[in-house]
Amino acid sequence: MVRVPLWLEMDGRRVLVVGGGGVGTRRALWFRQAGAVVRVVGLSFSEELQRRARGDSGLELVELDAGDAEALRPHVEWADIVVVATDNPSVNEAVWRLARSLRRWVNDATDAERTEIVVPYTLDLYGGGLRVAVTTEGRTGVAARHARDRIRECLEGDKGLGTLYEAMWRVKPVLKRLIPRAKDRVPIYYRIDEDSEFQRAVERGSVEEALRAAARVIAREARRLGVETDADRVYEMLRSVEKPISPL
Ligand SMILES: C[C@@]1(CC(=O)O)c2cc3[nH]c(cc4nc(cc5[nH]c(cc(n2)[C@H]1CCC(=O)O)[C@@](C)(CC(=O)O)[C@@H]5CCC(=O)O)C(CC(=O)O)=C4CCC(=O)O)c(CCC(=O)O)c3CC(=O)O
Ligand SMILES: NC(=O)C1=CN([C@@H]2O[C@H](COP(=O)(O)OP(=O)(O)OC[C@H]3O[C@@H](n4cnc5c(N)ncnc54)[C@H](O)[C@@H]3O)[C@@H](O)[C@H]2O)C=CC1
Repeated sequence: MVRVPLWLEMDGRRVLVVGGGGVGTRRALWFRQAGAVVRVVGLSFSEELQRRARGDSGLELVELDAGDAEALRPHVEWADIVVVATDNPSVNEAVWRLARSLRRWVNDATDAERTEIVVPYTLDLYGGGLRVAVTTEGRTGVAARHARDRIRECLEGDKGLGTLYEAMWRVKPVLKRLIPRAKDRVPIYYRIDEDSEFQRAVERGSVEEALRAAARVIAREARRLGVETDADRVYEMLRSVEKPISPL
């Protein structure tokens, strides 16, 4: 089996978490902080879940025996994603079967073989502007965690990458505004990336000079395509772009 890596927008989606212990709590909060509406069913709930649910209408706790398929069914039907996380293997298997039979996506935190959705080890750089996810798909989380930490050390010390990121997130909306056709636009990203003055500025860690160099390339390419502009104007456009994301 080969799983496809994806990033999902969870805003307004519904997640049912079956099991309110340590693992169920982690998953519930993970999906909730990404914007999903979360319902947890369990025989009991962690202190943390109870505390968080009190002040949050998007996090609901329902006391219920998940071994009772009839009682569980409407909750599974309500959900887009079902998380399996009780400490009872036969209940976990029954929930997995029910969710699959109703064609819900399943994140089975208790069985790496049968889970459809894998929750990876993650790290965020630049306030969440660049994100990394690492997984062994359950073969050994310990190695995945070490890999994540090594990647973090490597990327956090890379001043050039930070500069490249700072310059290039501004380039994209400006190019989209200036050059209407994607076919014309796309090669320009590579012209900038390959421009020797741009590269030198990135190596030096100077966002200012990287933007100046990018503006020169964009103005040249835009004029070639019949768009009237100059490097100073493009530079001002680059400077005035709003940050595209706010961190989770
Ligand atoms: C398939 C997957 C589930 C999925 O995708 O839903 C899965 C499966 C299983 N993990 C188990 C054990 C532990 N997992 C952790 C921790 C984390 N595990 C997470 C993800 C995943 N775990 C997915 C694959 C990830 C990958 O492989 O790359 C993280 C990232 C996210 C999260 O869980 O929130 C979180 C990191 C928190 C952080 O540090 O940031 C700890 C440590 C702890 O709890 O503190 C332990 C106990 C100690 C140990 O085993 O190391 C067992 C039982 C093993 C057994 O019975 O022996 C299974 C089931 C099985 O193996 O079948
Ligand atoms: N993916 C991961 O990262 C990890 C997965 N695990 C797996 O997750 C399982 C759960 O671990 P924890 O949360 O630490 O256990 P826990 O003991 O803290 O919580 C178990 C939860 O399941 C609920 N539950 C039990 N029987 C139920 C039933 N019939 N109906 C409804 N709810 C029921 C309990 O009420 C409790 O809320 C472990 O047994 C293990 O298989 C364990 C560690 C990490």
